[in-house]
Amino acid sequence: MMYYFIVNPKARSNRGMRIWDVVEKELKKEQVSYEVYFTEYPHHATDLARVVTEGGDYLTLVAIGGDGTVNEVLNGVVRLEQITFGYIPAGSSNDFIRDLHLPVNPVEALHNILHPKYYKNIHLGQIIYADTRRRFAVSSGIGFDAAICHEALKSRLKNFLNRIKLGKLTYMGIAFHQIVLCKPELLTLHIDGCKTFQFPRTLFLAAMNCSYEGGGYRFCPKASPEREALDFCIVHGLHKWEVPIPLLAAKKGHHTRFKGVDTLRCRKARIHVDTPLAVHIDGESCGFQTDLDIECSKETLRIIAGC
Ligand SMILES: Nc1ncnc2c1ncn2[C@@H]1O[C@H](COP(=O)(O)OP(=O)(O)OP(=O)(O)O)[C@@H](O)[C@H]1O
Repeated sequence: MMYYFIVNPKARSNRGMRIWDVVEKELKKEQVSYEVYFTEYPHHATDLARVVTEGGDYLTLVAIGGDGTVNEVLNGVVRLEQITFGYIPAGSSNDFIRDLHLPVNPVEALHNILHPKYYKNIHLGQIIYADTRRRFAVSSGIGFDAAICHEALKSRLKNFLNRIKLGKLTYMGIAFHQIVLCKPELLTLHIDGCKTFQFPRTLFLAAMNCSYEGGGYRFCPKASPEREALDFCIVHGLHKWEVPIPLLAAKKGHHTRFKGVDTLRCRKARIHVDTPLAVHIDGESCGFQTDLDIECSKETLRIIAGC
């Protein structure tokens, strides 16, 4: 059996390549047939996944990188049903692995792929904005959480914290900076074509396929990628000084008890804000938008899960 690997050598401030070296040694030891492709620039993983899958053959495709690499690979896959997806985490936050119980250790993660015991069929999210349609595996968001992702993508703090093995603190550090900068907006949410809600002074809306984002913040504790629905968390109407309290509580998923935090579940949603706000999918930037459609895909992805 042939395995196809797409590796982001730059993930977690260049640790991706070191993780590949470890993985490659094991592949050789186990005499596995494989092809490997390395990303050379942002979004290259999407082009590589398209090239690997455009023949239409059924194959096992493995991503090595962070949540952003998972996102870029899945956006290049021509038909989701033609692949079995394996993932070896090499990012700074790795939120995708949490609900799927995947090993963090690269050798264990590889053995889990080569000798799979459990598979899951998961749904992906989709976002549509300005004539662009993109899949997401973990979450999408508009407002404050997306502004944090935008800043993290160019952050020197992230590189520094990754070097001293404290990369998970990146998002927390940047969050405090973004609380100062953020400008809450009235957000209109229309769900499943039937209900409309208005949230004054919205800090952010997160649309979650998995329960964690931002390096372990459990914004939608009941979200599951196996369900054909997305969970939403909307934080609104708070003074800036009140914001850190529910944010810190979100580490354990306890923030939903606080005033100004609403959650709901739906299959599709239309979102509008008057002023363009930062948007992200799986931590990758989708620029600044006023109108978004977000939905849960009907198609499923077969993924090699952990136990
Ligand atoms: N060769 C490359 N050079 C520069 N950037 C790259 C390259 N390959 C991929 N990228 C970019 O690296 C970024 C980060 O990748 P990824 O999300 O996988 O790792 P991470 O940020 O360390 O992890 P996490 O998302 O879990 O915090 C993505 O925006 C991707 O487009």
